[in-house]
Amino acid sequence: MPKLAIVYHSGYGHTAKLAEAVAAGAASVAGIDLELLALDAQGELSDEAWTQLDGMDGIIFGSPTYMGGASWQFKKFADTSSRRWFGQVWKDKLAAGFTNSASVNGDKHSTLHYFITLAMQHGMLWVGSGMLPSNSKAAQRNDINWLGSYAGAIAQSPSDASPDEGPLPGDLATGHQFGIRVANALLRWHPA
Ligand SMILES: Cc1cc2nc3c(=O)[nH]c(=O)nc-3n(C[C@H](O)[C@H](O)[C@H](O)COP(=O)(O)O)c2cc1C
Repeated sequence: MPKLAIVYHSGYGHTAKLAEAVAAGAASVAGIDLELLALDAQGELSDEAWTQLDGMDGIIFGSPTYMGGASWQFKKFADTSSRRWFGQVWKDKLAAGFTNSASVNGDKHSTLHYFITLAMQHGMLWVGSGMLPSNSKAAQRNDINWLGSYAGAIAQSPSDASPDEGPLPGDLATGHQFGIRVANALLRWHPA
């Protein structure tokens, strides 16, 4: 059964909600073995989790957008992954990513773009959202992909929202769809 991991950081619990939505979407696809791996407050993963990552067929990266990029904890994880880069241990795994921040824009794309660069350095294969944006006059804030991202899944948590209130429901639904998208891509890449 193809193995998919979501590895993410969340400082205050909002990005964790998005990670859970992506995980629920991926887990709803039959034939996927899914692991949800959270970086701790120091950007650390257990040795066991690192070994699990090495055995994955796909890895989805997730981080809040802080100051226009991934959190330092995620960057620490990425820098530590250089030990895998030397031997191209993650080569040909599928890769994808998501981020969440307070502003509608908030420079989230910079975070996704960093994930893409990280994946390319590892020789991974990037899967985008595969979703058209909801951007007509009739569009509603909680439509799927109202934020209009192709590079990955993005979400907005208003700055005064608790993790129970943000990310907004449509963005969580978008994350769920995104999980389905990546899981199906993995099944095509690794037919059962
Ligand atoms: C240090 C820091 C930097 C931030 N920078 C941005 C930013 O560049 N753009 C933005 O829209 N929101 C920014 N925010 C808001 C967070 O992205 C937002 O609160 C997010 O929901 C936090 O996710 P988390 O609870 O998973 O940590 C920043 C928050 C912090 C604490």
